[in-house]
Amino acid sequence: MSSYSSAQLANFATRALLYEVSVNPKPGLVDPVSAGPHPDMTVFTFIDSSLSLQPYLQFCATAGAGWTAELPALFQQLRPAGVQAEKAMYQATGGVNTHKGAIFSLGILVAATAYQQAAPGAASVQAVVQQMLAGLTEQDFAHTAGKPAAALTAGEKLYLAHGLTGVRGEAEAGYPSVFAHGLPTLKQAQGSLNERLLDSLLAIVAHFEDTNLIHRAGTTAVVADAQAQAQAILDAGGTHTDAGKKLLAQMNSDFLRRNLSLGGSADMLILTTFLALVNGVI
Ligand SMILES: CC(C)(COP(=O)(O)OP(=O)(O)OC[C@H]1O[C@@H](n2cnc3c(N)ncnc32)[C@H](O[C@H]2O[C@H](COP(=O)(O)OP(=O)(O)OP(=O)(O)O)[C@@H](O)[C@H]2O)[C@@H]1O)[C@@H](O)C(=O)NCCC(=O)NCCS
Ligand SMILES: Nc1ncnc2[nH]cnc12
Repeated sequence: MSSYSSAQLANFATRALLYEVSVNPKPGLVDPVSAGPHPDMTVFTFIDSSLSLQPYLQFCATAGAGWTAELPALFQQLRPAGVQAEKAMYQATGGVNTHKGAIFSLGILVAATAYQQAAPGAASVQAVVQQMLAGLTEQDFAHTAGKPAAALTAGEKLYLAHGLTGVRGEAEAGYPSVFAHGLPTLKQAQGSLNERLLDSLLAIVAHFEDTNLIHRAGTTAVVADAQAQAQAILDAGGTHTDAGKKLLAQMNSDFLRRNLSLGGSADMLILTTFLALVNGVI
């Protein structure tokens, strides 16, 4: 991997946010052609949101590049910056949650990449993420049971009801959906860049427990259904084939009719795209 400046890493991260929203047609998500099941957002909301995050992404890259202490303490530096970034996002979007999950996950990955580049002999980026986040899930959920119901987030409710660890569990495990599925699929996918990124998204969906999806559906059974639909498109040859395109159109209609969102999976495509840009895969 080439070594990049903090400004270049922040630039890759912003491009990853903009590439993700541009990919179409995405089931359950906003793209330039359709808002899907998100009537409060358009592609322009995402452009505004993405640009509002530039100072935060630059902060994450700079913090990671200059870090010399224990890795969990790096994550503690990112968190308050993430809270500020959420405020900037809501200001840019008029109060709409476009990138809450991405602020968390992309910030972590940008900082880990910057750290890994700057530290000679450091472990892989995935291992750096795992070291940064060791114990996150247990610590974050430790006080959840004592919180008033009205103050619980969607992720906290799903943890209490079903033991699902959602974005925190995925992060602490070092984003396996990205490293084991999104990125390998992007590397070998065929067709245009748009089709390769679509296949990468579907590979993520096919192996992922998107708690955003479960929250919208109100049942964990929706995960197996989404996974099967995504896998069927890949098995048909991917989105560059006529058969794949036909199945993708059906999945889009189905998700729109059932008001299902794949917001967490979109975030994993953003992470995949960032790594692909850094590593010259796209
Ligand atoms: C740790 C934080 C992420 C806080 O988590 P929190 O408990 O507040 O929220 P969660 O519900 O757990 O998830 C937050 C977002 O993460 C994305 N996501 C969901 N599942 C996964 C998953 N399995 N893996 C990875 N990422 C996941 C998802 O974000 C995306 O979806 C949003 C758009 O969807 P949409 O349905 O339109 O939006 P909703 O707002 O849900 O509204 P409805 O319309 O359905 O009513 C979009 O944001 C995407 O990015 C989840 O939304 C982190 O925020 C954090 O630590 N923040 C710092 C502040 C802090 O420390 N807070 C204290 C928390 S410990
Ligand atoms: N394109 C998209 N549509 C809806 N939620 C998202 N979260 C991240 N990207 C998204």
